[in-house]
Amino acid sequence: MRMQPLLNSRQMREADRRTIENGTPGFTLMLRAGEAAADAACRMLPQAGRVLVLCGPGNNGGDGFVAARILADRGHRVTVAAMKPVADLSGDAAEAGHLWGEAVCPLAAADPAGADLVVDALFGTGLARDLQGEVVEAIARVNGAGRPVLAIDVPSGIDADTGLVRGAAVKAERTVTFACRKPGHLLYPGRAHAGAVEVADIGVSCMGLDGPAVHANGPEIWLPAFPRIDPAGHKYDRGHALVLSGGPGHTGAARLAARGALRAGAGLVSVVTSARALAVNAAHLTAIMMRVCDDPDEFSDLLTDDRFNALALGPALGVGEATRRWVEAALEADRATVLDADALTSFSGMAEGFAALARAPREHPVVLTPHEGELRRLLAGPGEVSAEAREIAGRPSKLDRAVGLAAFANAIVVLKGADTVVASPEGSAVINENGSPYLGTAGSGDVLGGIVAGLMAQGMPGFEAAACAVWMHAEAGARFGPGLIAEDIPEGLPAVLRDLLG
Ligand SMILES: NC(=O)C1=CN([C@@H]2O[C@H](COP(=O)(O)OP(=O)(O)OC[C@H]3O[C@@H](n4cnc5c(N)ncnc54)[C@H](O)[C@@H]3O)[C@@H](O)[C@H]2O)[C@@H](O)CC1
Ligand SMILES: Nc1ncnc2c1ncn2[C@@H]1O[C@H](COP(=O)(O)OP(=O)(O)O)[C@@H](O)[C@H]1O
Ligand SMILES: [K+]
Repeated sequence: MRMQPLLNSRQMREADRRTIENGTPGFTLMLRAGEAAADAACRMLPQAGRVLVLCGPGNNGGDGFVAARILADRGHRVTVAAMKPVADLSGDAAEAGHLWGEAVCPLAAADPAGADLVVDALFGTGLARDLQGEVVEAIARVNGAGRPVLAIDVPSGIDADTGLVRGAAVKAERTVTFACRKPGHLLYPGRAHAGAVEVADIGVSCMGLDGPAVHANGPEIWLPAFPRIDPAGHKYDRGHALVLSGGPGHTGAARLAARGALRAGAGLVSVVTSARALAVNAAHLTAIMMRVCDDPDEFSDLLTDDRFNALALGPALGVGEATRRWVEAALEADRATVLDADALTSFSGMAEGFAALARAPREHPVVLTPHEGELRRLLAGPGEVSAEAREIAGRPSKLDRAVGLAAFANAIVVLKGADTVVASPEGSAVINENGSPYLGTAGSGDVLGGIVAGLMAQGMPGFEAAACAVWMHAEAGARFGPGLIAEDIPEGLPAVLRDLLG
């Protein structure tokens, strides 16, 4: 298993530049890229057919001209429509245009409906602003034609760094990209526009580049840090996680999280409940134990016992002053701590105060697991919030929001969704991709928080625990598929763990 770096467009340019400096001409790279694209096109269209290649004004267009030449040489009937005449191109793209050597029609004359395959080589990593005018119209015709589309490098109009649509974007069935994938292939809506993404090796290395370290989430990131079971060990070696329960009528979320923690391998898990909610919790718990705490002071007293080494709080706790006090007690106790849901929303409009609590010097990690709404409420109010917090909430890129909150609160952030981002305060991040929309079900996030706590209870470092929990949670959900409810996710973990641990 190899790490899968996701390079942004600046890093990709740097990688290209280094390769060229080391002696491989840019045009050679373009020939390899165009050939990889032609190979991918032939797999989509195994018989000779009508191919429309749309070429933009830069090197992405250059790749398109090369692919067009190879496809024509292999017997396809190729039409090239370009934004600029070949005479107006420069550099490697001009050379590629000359290599094509046949007629080029203006983009406005392109007829995607008459093609068996459309190859999209309008824009790649050089997209610098929103698309306008005739390109937008051409993209609308491509998307409306319903023909299979192969995108070269990035579906045109998708920002390779953010996955956002810049004005309009091609919807591709497949994308062939070079050297490694880009964040925009994994972040929505880019992921949906890219379709199946294949990576072609064109001799450019993705390693050793400056800037943010962003990877696709997978076992290679965190399996080496996964807690190994000691044959001579006992349950206390695997930690004791505490999950806070809401009051009577709001207890299910904590039990879901507790079950996640226990299935993730924590040696012991207890639900911390008020006396009033004890009976209902007791009626539903067996392997999971209970501790009664009626207020945050009692919780602080409980936490003088250092065997309780991981905490999860937030789901169904209620929004307001009382929950803020529980959070303060938890953070003061300096345990590996997961803050989710109401533990975050209770600080709505108090981002600075929250960050001050989380940033206080501590030994053990804090993991925040907001969805987008919780992040926005925490950082952008309602209420008085600093310009810094508001700026983070307003960042267009999900990756940048997650990294921003992580740095702001000095915490690990799991920004949930179909493209969950896990970010560290130091700026590294992973983007998850093995989930399923069936995971969007009541209580699913509660289970996730519990899994994170259960892994940290076993001593797994915060970032690895968060990334591992996100992946295992997604994997359990995706394997179950239709009909998934939150209760199924912890029960799916043993099979996932067996496959991971052998
Ligand atoms: N040597 C290299 O750098 C290699 C690059 N390759 C290809 O080159 C691509 C990157 O090439 P470029 O950096 O030339 O970038 P692109 O070809 O993605 O686009 C850049 C061109 O589009 C213009 N442009 C940007 N945004 C626009 C907008 N909204 N509306 C109209 N015009 C706009 C720019 O002014 C520039 O002329 C990659 O995606 C990849 O396909 C490959 O050939 C492999 C090697
Ligand atoms: N379309 C999707 N694809 C993959 N995972 C998803 C999707 N929608 C939601 N999820 C996952 O489901 C979980 C939902 O958590 P959350 O929003 O907190 O819901 P709840 O509060 O109901 O538990 C998160 O882990 C999220 O990443
Ligand atoms: K493209």
